[in-house]
Amino acid sequence: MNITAIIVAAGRGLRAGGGLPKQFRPLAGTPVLLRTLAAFADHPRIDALILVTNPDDAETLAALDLEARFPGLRQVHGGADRAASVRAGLEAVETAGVLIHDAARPLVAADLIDRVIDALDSAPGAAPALPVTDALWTGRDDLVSGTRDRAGLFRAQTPQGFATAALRAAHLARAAQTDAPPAADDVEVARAAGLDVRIVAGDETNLKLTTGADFARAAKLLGDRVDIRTGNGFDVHRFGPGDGVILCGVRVDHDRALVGHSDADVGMHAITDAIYGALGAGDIGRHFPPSDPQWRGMASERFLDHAVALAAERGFRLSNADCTLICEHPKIGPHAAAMTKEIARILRIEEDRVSVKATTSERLGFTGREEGIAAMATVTLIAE
Ligand SMILES: Nc1ccn([C@@H]2O[C@H](COP(=O)(O)OP(=O)(O)OP(=O)(O)O)[C@@H](O)[C@H]2O)c(=O)n1
Ligand SMILES: C[C@](O)(CO)[C@H](O)COP(=O)(O)O
Repeated sequence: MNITAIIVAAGRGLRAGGGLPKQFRPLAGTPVLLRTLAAFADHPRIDALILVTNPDDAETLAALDLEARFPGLRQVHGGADRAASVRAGLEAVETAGVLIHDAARPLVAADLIDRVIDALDSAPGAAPALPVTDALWTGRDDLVSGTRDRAGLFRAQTPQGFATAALRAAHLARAAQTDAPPAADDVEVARAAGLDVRIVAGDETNLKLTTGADFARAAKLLGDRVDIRTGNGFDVHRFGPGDGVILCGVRVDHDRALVGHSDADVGMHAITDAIYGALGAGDIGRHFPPSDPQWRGMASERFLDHAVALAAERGFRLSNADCTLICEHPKIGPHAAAMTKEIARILRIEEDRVSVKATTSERLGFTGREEGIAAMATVTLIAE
């Protein structure tokens, strides 16, 4: 069955506050609505995507450039309450199956969407929910006035999936009942029309952003889920007069030295730049300008140490580092273990998370002519 996802985003988000309707507010740097749309646009079983919007949000929506980000996305204007917005979305659906999802649930996972679609094979409606696990009370004037049995109670989530024609008919029937109270969701509308709705496992991370505090909870969940970053670094230093080089913190005897403003440790510079790269924090020259005399002859450990501290300050830990030195001489093999140990010490990670290796360039290019040494590095950072 082909499936259209309708994302309802016409609400005002009054309980969340914050000026802008909540679906446009940033969550970990990205507007909520973009996250929600991406979850469905990227899902292989969603054939069409419809966004229900509020005419008052035209300017904010234009700034998001949705046409370019989500080719094929259709937009319709919603109504005064959620059910009216869903009805407007349903009018534009051309597929046999439809999922209705709150724009305010940006952390919906692909496997939850799968569960809802799978359940539509055996029922005209399907929706995710979580069993209530807390005790339930009634209360009045700050006093508990009674208790309720929680057996058989669920907390409803979206996306809620249906056979399109059946849900459309159910919504039209409900709208025709002028005395009916507003429906909380599409399951209520469908059930009122006699449709069976199968419950599938919901997900605690699929929370609805309702109050301001929900944004902090969602940001934390998002960080736990996705913030893994890689960065790469590349550096070159030329040879000059001298009797040894410093590579990845280890002095190696040689018939020349590397020339640089600092100690010219090309390997350590590449690793340092890889960390800055993963953080989106520029490069070594931005933090330690070569024009500044205080860094003359400085041990490069100082730079790497700064990058590691910056990563920690921004909530990241280093997972691993991989550095390749490119030179004909000196030979790196005999020193690789000592270099690995030194880098692991400065990065404060286990040695088996660090790799220092070397290659020649087959006597080609500036490294092949032994005019200098090049180094490249990759690091991975993980949000804590
Ligand atoms: N007239 C409406 C009202 C709500 N929604 C959407 O329905 C979803 C769930 O509703 P809710 O969390 O209640 O959002 P708001 O109505 O925006 O919030 P509030 O009640 O705090 O104003 C949201 O994605 C919201 O944008 C909608 O499309 N049209
Ligand atoms: C549809 C819904 O998300 C199901 O949990 C919810 O009912 C809509 O939000 P509201 O806070 O009840 O308006």
